[in-house]
Amino acid sequence: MLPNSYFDDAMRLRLLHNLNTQAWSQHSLFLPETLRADLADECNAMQLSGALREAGMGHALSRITDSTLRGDQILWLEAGRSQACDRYLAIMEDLRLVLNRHLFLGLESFESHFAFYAPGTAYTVHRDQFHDDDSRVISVVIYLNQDWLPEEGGALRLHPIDAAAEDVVPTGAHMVLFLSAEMRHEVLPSTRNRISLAGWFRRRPVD
Ligand SMILES: O=C(O)CCC(=O)C(=O)O
Ligand SMILES: [Fe+2]
Repeated sequence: MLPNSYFDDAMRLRLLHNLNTQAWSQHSLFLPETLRADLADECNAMQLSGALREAGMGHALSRITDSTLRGDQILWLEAGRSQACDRYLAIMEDLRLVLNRHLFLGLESFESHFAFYAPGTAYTVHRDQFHDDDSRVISVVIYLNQDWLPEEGGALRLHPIDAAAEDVVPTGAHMVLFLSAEMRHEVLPSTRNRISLAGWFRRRPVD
């Protein structure tokens, strides 16, 4: 284990094994409850104040917004916006070091945003790597929802290349990560607000 790393040996081994064998991994209770609650409060406050923006698809000149294909509202994070966000970014930095040390991925940077899906909104099947930019290598999503019930919907449906689809329930403090280039996935509609932090480790720094 790295000195003072957020990742103990058991979590690190499971994460690396799952990524290697199935291109994705999920971990329940990944965040302490206090941090989940602080991040959820921040996301909800930003949503109420109108600070979130309709999310787009694609990149640069090919970027489009179409809420029937992608319905979330987002806010990109910057270091220093709050103690809770900085704590989250520090944990993601630990994760970057684990991935580089063990999988030799050469990840250089991380970008992430809050996401808010209102009831009935969804994100249709996609991959997270852009056609004209292969710098996103690993996608990581952490759910901030309190007391989510599976019957409320909103699952992340993963479509592995050579295995059956898998649904991840967006339970609070749950973390899922997968290979950005390979894993097709979608967000199913839910019956209540669904909040998360979505992030990407990149091979090259953000410009
Ligand atoms: O919120 C999720 O479960 C996944 C979100 C997603 O696929 C994305 O933002 O690209
Ligand atoms: Fe995605």
